Amino acid sequence: MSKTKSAETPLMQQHGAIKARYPDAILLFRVGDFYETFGSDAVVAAGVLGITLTKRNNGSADNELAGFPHHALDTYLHKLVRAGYRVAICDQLEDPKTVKGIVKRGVTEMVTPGTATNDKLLEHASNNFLAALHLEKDGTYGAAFLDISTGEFFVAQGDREYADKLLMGFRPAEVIFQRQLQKRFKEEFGTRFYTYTLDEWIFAQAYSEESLLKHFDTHSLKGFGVEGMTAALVAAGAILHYLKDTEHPNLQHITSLQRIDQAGHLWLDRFTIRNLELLHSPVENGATLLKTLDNTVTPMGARLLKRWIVFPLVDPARINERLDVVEHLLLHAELREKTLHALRQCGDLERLVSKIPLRKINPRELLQLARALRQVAVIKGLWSGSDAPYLDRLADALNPCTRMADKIVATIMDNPPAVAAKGGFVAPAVNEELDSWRYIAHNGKEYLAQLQQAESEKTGIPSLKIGFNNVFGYYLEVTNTHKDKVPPEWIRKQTLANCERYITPELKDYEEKIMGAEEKMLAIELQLFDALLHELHDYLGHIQTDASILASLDCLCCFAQNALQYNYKKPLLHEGDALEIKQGRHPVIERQLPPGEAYVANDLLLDKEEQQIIILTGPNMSGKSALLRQTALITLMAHMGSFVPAESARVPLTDKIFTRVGASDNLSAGESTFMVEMNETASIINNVSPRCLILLDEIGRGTSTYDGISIAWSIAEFLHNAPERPKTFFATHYHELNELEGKLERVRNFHVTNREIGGKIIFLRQLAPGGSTHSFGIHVARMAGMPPELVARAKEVLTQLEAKPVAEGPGAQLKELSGPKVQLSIFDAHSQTFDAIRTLLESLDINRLTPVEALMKLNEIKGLLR
Ligand SMILES: Nc1ncnc2c1ncn2[C@@H]1O[C@H](COP(=O)(O)OP(=O)(O)OP(=O)(O)O)[C@@H](O)[C@H]1O
Repeated sequence: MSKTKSAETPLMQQHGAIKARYPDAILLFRVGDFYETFGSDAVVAAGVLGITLTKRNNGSADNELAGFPHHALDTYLHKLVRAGYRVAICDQLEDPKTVKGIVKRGVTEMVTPGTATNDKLLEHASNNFLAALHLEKDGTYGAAFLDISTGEFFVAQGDREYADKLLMGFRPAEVIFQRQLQKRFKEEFGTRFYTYTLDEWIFAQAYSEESLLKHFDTHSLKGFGVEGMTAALVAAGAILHYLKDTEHPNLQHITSLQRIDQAGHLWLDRFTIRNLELLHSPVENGATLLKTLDNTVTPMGARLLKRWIVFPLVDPARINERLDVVEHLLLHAELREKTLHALRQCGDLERLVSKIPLRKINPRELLQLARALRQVAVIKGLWSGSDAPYLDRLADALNPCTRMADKIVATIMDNPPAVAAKGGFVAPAVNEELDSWRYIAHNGKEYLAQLQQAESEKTGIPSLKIGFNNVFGYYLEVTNTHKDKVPPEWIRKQTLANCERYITPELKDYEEKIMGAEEKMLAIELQLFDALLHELHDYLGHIQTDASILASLDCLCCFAQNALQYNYKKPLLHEGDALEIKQGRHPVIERQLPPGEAYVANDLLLDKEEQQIIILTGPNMSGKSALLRQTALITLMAHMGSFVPAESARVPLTDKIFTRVGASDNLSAGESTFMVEMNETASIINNVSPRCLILLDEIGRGTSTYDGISIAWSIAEFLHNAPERPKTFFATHYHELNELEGKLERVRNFHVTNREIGGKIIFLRQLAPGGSTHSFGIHVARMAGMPPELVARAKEVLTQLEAKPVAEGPGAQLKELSGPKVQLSIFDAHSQTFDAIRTLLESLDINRLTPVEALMKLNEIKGLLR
């Protein structure tokens, strides 16, 4: 806006002063019944919201203007925030009727993607986390995640990779961090998140601690078990600061900090979360583990399930607690059904509680909250004394807050309106004064009806009507035909085309009473509502605990339902090494198969003594990836406390699951495929542990055949020889890797069976010992609808390649299409080339190798092959 201040109207001066305090937000400026935007804000708002952009003269210059009615705020706010804008809502802080001159205005709330509390901005089955990251000098990342709509506040700290994993798991809607870290953040975590930066001083340890102590009103944070988590607490403090900055003063529902312990959860890095398609599918609306397992009946259960999936447990006692409850619920159908019935009526108790301090709860929701508490009482009754100890404990911790629930039910009438501001929601017989005003209001209106009839009879004006308008209140309306019958004492107020309007002293008297009654009734109702909310503040902690127990129970019931519906079995978690799955299935694929097609179940054994590494070969499309992933998913589900898709499963306690998929399976935009593949694999090599499970799917295929085989070979060798002996399942098209079985003690070859009938391949999908020698890629090409002449030519080339050694092949470029015979000659143990490659690989310290150095080494290996 390019005007001088003196020439601006007072309204625009006020706008300018407020806007200056929120320069990076769209300022919604309340003027009467509208929210207006001005200048550049108006240009953005008009573009995003599709509302009309106009220009008006504000004293000295034209100013863009775009506005919308105040009651449409929710809708438009949602659009602006979704479009990635920060929005400051500036309201009138005084009643314009009582003020002469300009009304006082101020920002009452700032809405950013991570601080949204509005129902329209929230997805009921997803948390909406605001994250803060803090980097200590020693490289430790502190992270805090707050969902202001539920009050959940988590803290964690660890290295960069852990921070990355947390970000992947929580998927925050907004991440805040120090301004100076902007470049580094982008390099380390990419551009996936909506970010906002803050001044450095906000991340000072003393300041954060002070904010936290003040917020929780304690002398120390010991009670939260977060001692020593300096970096994480700095991040948590930054969140509190940010909330203050964005005008969120009412945070009494944030009652505790929860620590996320790296050691307390099975580690899934972000590649694994992505590769296993746990929460998201690369295809729009594609199936995920979450969608497959989510049979929850409350929004809080759905949100918790997501966390259980990305943060599986490692403590066998806690896992077994969950498994035992699932078993108990499975065995006791009536208990399960009754619990589910009660849960269904609880709604989103967790978000309802948070609306209390935020003053966003309405009478209908308050009644819903009380009804949910009644269900808490039902559930408590159902499980108290249960012979499943965990259920009994949960029941004991439930608090139905009976007195409070009774009070709400007694105060709020049945089917109350959804808005408090207009009143009409307090039940009869709650407040005597309210009842007496209601009587007057009700009977006053009736009186007006009687008056209308009496006056009509008295004057002989049959069409006489009593009406009301905001200018002069109640009036008697007489059509022009009967004008001459109007008594002289009536006072004329308005003349319209075909009628006239009059008032009388009697009418005015009643009007005052009625109007007064309505105002008084509203004041009393709002005051009663306020008192209820105030009283509820003492119950916030209890109700939040209830909500979190209900969420857990919802997830456990969901596991029991899944077990019943999809035939999942209780896994046996054990401290040994062997992973032994009998008739395992892929939980997601088995539900996607067309009707009539059954999923082929398979047995699998991985251990440390005999079968540490399985090299899995088989035709394209035969089910290799499915087998790999089902092994990971069964292990993961067991650690969540869920039953698993198998006839039986002995699952060793596992601390990390790594899955890596060869780059060409995983072409996401903008990533250099082979480099990504190598980066991802390097992070496994550097993090193997004795209890980890590694699944490699066609690693090495992002580069040329020889490079790929060399890399795959050396990775398998490295993992075999690692002292941790990580259990590894390696699917590959490189049949050459089958030679490893003869060279390394604990490597076993398996293949997925198929049968060729009449030139066609039938997938039997059975896992069987031994390697396979064909990829049947050409069969798949035919199945995919490639022209017959192309398929025939491919067969021809393949036959040629299989018949000739590389040096005599049909052209240098066809080396990349090498067939089995060719490759065997390279990896013949007596081959000099092989020896040279081997010596080179053995001299490498993979732990120290950077990706670029790895590429240079690959080039060197390639040179040896020429
Ligand atoms: N055990 C099974 N039972 C029934 N159908 C299966 C089974 N395993 C896989 N499938 C089906 O076959 C398809 C291909 O499986 P998958 O992707 O695992 O094959 P692949 O061997 O890894 O193939 P490629 O080598 O081409 O990547 C799956 O999408 C699924 O529909």
